[in-house]
Amino acid sequence: MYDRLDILRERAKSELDRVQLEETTGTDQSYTERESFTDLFSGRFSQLSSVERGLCFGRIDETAGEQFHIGRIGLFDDDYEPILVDWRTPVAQVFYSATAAEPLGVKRRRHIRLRGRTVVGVDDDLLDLEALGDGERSTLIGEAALLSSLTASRTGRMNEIVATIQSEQDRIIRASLPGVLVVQGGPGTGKTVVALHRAAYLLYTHREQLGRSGVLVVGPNSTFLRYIDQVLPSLGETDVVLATISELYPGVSATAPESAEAARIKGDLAMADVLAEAISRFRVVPTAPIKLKVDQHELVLRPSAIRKAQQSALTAREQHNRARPLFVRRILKTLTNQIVERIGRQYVGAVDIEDIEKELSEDDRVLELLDRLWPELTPQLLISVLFSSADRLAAAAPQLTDDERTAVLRPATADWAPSDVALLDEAAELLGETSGVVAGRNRQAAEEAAAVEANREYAHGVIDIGLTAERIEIMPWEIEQFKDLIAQRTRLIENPFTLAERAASDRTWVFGHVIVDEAQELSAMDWRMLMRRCPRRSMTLVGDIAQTGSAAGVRSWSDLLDRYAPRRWRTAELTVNYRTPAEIMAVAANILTTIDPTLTPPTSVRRTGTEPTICSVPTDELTDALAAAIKTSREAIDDGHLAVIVPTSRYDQFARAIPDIAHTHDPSVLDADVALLDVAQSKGLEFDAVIIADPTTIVAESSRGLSDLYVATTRATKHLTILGDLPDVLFSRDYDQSATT
Ligand SMILES: Nc1ncnc2c1ncn2[C@@H]1O[C@H](COP(=O)(O)OP(=O)(O)OP(=O)(O)O)[C@@H](O)[C@H]1O
Repeated sequence: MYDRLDILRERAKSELDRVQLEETTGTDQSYTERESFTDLFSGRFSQLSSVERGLCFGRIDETAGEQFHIGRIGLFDDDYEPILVDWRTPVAQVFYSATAAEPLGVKRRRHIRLRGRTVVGVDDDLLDLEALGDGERSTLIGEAALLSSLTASRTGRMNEIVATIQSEQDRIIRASLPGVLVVQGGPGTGKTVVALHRAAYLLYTHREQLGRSGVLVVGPNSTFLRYIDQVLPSLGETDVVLATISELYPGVSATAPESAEAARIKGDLAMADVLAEAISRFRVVPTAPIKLKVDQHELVLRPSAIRKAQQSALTAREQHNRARPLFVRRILKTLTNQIVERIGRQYVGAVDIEDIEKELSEDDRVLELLDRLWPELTPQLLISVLFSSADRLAAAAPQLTDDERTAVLRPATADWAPSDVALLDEAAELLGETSGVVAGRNRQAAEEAAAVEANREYAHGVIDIGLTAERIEIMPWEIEQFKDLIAQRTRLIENPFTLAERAASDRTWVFGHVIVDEAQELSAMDWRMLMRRCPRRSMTLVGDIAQTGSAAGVRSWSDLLDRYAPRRWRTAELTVNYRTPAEIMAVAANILTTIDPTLTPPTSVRRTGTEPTICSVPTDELTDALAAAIKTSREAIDDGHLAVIVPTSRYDQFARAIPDIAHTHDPSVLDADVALLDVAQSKGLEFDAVIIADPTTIVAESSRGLSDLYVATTRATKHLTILGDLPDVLFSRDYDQSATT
């Protein structure tokens, strides 16, 4: 297989060299052509290079006698016989789903472990042994391979798991594309990693459909996105937009902190009505007639005429900005009529009427009046005016209490907070584009259409030259893939931006599939926005209600989905915890029972033999105790990664107290061996060792404080230490107390 990989790489490399050295005819076109082939071959070369590590990881021996190998890509020999089968193909599925109880025609499943290009181990699951006992039948798939990957040191980046996907996970990865799939599972059950493999699987299986519309993956914060950002590229997928909710309104970076109370209020669905009401209050009907002098004419606009013009504009178009030109035209007509009457209708022809109307439409006093009666609004202007004006807010949101309104009021110049994003998006929907944006877009569309026309001819030439004139050596079985690459490149020529870039910069982009991680954290307004990005409702939502930290977050999947995807959603559950060892999970399970006695913690897949250290430390000794714990933990995990998780409200204090560990809210914090994180930042991440400082404040500082402590407790793969004033939940436990100091 590696020989074959070398040959293919060599071919791609020599094609690349040839294209780069080739004389061009000197025209712009020939340079662009050379560039496109360079991209093509370097893309193929880097794809072939990216699968070097662990190229093949499995073998299936069928009862019927066939045998095939499973790997990260598909490979064929010169006679088109398969040498290696891609893990995403239907044929490969049995590798993940066959069990002793249900062998699916598989006699033996072999896990192959490589170091470099050398096989260093094989584990066989014999699946047709009648003699296996019931207990043995439910063994994990590839136990040795799985355990060796679970106990390896963490790197600050998540790894792909193609070699050891478990059957309950595989069912989710390969679930069908339509509808909403909710994956509920406790901490460490692989929700994130499964969701990412599902993205790779869907893009491979539905390339036609998803290649054009793209996949959006929404994560809880930028540190988390950094943690997962290499999984999809390592699976060969790049056309995926990774974003946090804060980044979903193009041009706005919404990272300003805000109170949990403000986020809760602004995340409530009632905000949609508040915004609609606020917008309607910008359309003014005066109580008295307005007098206006244009040239020598005294004109009068009566409230009834203004109200009528408003109503008729709004019946035709609902969006505020899009309806405005109709209102403007009605008012101009009313004023024009008055002038015509004054002059005497018999003296005025159709052309004169048009001239009068045009003059009126350019008159400063008329323009100023129209702006007063019906101003054009941008989403940014609306939101900043609404939340900085107590009067406007009181008028638009009478259902809020005085305290609630005070909680969301802020200066007009305040930076955007994450909960503003869904409000901006809602406002954009209600307002429609302003006339300036529409004109700009029309201009741009005309320019693009001309450029596309010019390039189309060229692109056809490139394909013809490449494929029919045999300028490239290409195997018949490579043709489809090659066409894809050409097509991709052609699209690039027509539009210099990648699909991911275009999708990320377009608020109205409709994605083929949307994956939401830590889905329990999103507010009702966030969901409203996300559903607009995916009208087909092809979505995968992964989350754990017990880990909900946000007061605006989800409390029940059915409440959410019966509204947006009635009868089109289903749930799947993950029950095995691959991250947290049993000893640590016992502490977490106690917290979970306190949150809700009906919830069941996931079962840990392994024990480490090391009990967590839970130590009551007086406040004035905490810094010293932390320094000592950092030293002990680091010794225990060799070169692994350690996180110190602290209450959000005391983050800066701890950063000053232990300055020599990395402390920043920037994703680069993951590069450090020892990182200081607050609870929200630690969501979804994992470390070899975790030290939690001041758990009592973590519990007390938010209405979902116990869930936050549960999240923090379940981040470690090997070592957990908890120091500080201990809340009751850490005392009243039924786990082994012998290791507790
Ligand atoms: N089949 C598997 N093979 C190897 N490793 C696995 C497998 N499933 C999960 N893991 C590992 O278990 C760890 C936890 O997975 P992941 O972060 O996806 O869990 P999660 O359910 O999203 O957790 P949380 O809700 O706590 O954030 C990761 O290191 C992941 O790589």
